[in-house]
Amino acid sequence: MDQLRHTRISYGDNVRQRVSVWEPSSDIKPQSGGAWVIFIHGGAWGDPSNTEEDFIPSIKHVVASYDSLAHAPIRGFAGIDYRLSPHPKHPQGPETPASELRAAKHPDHINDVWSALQFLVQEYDLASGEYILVGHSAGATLAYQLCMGSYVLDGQVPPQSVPLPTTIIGISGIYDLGGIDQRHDGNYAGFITSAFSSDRSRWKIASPACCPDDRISGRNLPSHNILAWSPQDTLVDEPEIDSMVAKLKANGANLLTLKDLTGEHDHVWQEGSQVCRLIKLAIEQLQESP
Ligand SMILES: N[C@@H](CC(=O)c1ccccc1NC=O)C(=O)O
Repeated sequence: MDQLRHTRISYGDNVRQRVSVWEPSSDIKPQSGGAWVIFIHGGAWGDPSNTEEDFIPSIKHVVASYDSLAHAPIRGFAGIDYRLSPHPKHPQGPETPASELRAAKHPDHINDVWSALQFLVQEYDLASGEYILVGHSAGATLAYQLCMGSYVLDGQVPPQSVPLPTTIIGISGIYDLGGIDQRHDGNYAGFITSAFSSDRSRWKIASPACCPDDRISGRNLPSHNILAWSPQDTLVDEPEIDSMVAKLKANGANLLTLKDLTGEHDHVWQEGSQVCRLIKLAIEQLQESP
């Protein structure tokens, strides 16, 4: 990490409305035209122990895979944090200042992701080049919700200055809220309700795999999509990735599906080497066909 300079910046009043940016330090002259690599963490929209720093183990592996960042087609890394919904195991008392409240309800989370990207466009020139968006679990849901535009923002229009990513890497993602809850005997309804209300028609609208085809058609999708999942994941099951594969295929997306990750749900980002492999794959794809 000594080749990187870390800056943490707020894009809103809540403590969770922040992004971390890791840029090559000033003595490194990165190649021009490199991509930003941006991460959205998971945690079921409410686990306060997940933050944008969940990206750090993966960043370390990516940096270590190059002799020097000067030779890497990477402009920098960023991690997006966003307002969280209430979590039963982490109650907050009435004395909690508004800036620390975890009281977000959909579409607050996805609105925050748009705001964070807008901030990166303004301050880091994100729109001038390519960017790879990596989402883990609920972070993968959020990544694909970007492709759904106003449909998933209760009709609000997303900021037009923000381009969609060139590549989305969805890791162990949740793509069909009703489906995953049903297959887990209703045990996921607690966190889904906390984030999306008890109105199941809102769950469906928020689910990328259930998105009407005219909302997620080819032109609203990234040029490259990589969906990955580990058969040892005990929290997110195989039908989840299958539902998104089907949705993307039906809409003519350029898609690579990898079901060969290993280890538990959170092991994948905690350890980082597999996320690194996916990022390097995405970079290779961009070099072959931007
Ligand atoms: N760590 C979370 C659980 C969690 O993150 C999760 C649980 C089931 C399925 C997906 C999950 N995370 C997705 O972002 C918690 O303790 O509430």
